[in-house]
Amino acid sequence: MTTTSATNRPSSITITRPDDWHLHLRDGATIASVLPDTARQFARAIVMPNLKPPVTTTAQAVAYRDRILAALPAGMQFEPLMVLYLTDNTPPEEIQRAKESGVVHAVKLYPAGATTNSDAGVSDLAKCYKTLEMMQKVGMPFLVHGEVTDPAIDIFDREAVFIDRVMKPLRRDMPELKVVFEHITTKDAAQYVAEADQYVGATITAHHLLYNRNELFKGGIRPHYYCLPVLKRELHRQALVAAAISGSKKFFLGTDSAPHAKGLKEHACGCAGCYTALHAMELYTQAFDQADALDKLEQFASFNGPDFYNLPRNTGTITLQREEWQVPAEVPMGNATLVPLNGGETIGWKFV
Ligand SMILES: NC(=O)N[C@@H](CC(=O)O)C(=O)O
Ligand SMILES: [Zn+2]
Ligand SMILES: [Zn+2]
Repeated sequence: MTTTSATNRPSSITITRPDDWHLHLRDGATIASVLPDTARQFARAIVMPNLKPPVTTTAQAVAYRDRILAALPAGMQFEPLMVLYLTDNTPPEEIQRAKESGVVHAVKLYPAGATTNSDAGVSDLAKCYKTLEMMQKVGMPFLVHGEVTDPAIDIFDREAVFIDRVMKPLRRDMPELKVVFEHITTKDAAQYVAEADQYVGATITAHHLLYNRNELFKGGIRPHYYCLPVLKRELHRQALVAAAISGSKKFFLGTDSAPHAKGLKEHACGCAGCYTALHAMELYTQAFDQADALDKLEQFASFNGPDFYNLPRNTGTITLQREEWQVPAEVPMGNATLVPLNGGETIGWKFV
């Protein structure tokens, strides 16, 4: 990492090219609208499989990867890392095929009903044990949307309860399965991951580092700040920042950039997900800068992820400058419009 500064507040930062370890690119015309935003900043991304219908087989993952690469503008370099969507019926042989393909890098748990396009997800992890054993055997990471779906559990407690009800039994039964606790949002999850062994890691989004749940209700209800797991109290945000800047190898960057058309966000029953691919590194840099920890950004954004996934670190670099600019209020998405997080607002770092 290099920084340039006139004072002790650096005016720019250069780090090894980062990767995004949790990304939604969707399908069809949307891919071409959102992919350049990610490919400009990141060398690779773990591409989430919650399409309609979901990406449940290696053959579907290979075809989806081809559609992504076909939408990549000429001259841009980007490698999509594919993920299978686990169902109650995913056979262990599918894991072997995925491993042999060389393009599938993980399998994702969506507890049925937990989030966007999770209806085909897992009803009970006990049904998947043969498949999980195969993943453990071949070294295929298991990415988890870590929230219980029990309607009796308060929405703000669903992640913490997931640790006791799902994570602990899973880790007890499958101790050498690599698990990534995706988009953690609580002090409880940060602490659980920090204290776990080397088989457990976690992604953290920029918006969960920057905002607490007050943001959802500032001056009125603000649907563009609604995502799952939902933003939590300030004490949780502070715990996530502490984890990200701690120097621990277990925490890495995953934007969870999740595009939904404007009309479906600004709606009586609005979709969950924040679009941050447009200005992802700017937001992370802002979060680390606010914590006076710019020197920890490169490890979090560019080293910990590839190390966990046993992939090489990237070789190029990117630079961000301390400079104010206005995030566009809207951008096109296929035939629809997309409102980025912070749309119309001024932010203090700019990708060069
Ligand atoms: N994070 C979200 O709020 N939404 C994601 C799904 C997910 O990652 O849970 C989406 O696909 O829209
Ligand atoms: Zn999720
Ligand atoms: Zn996601």
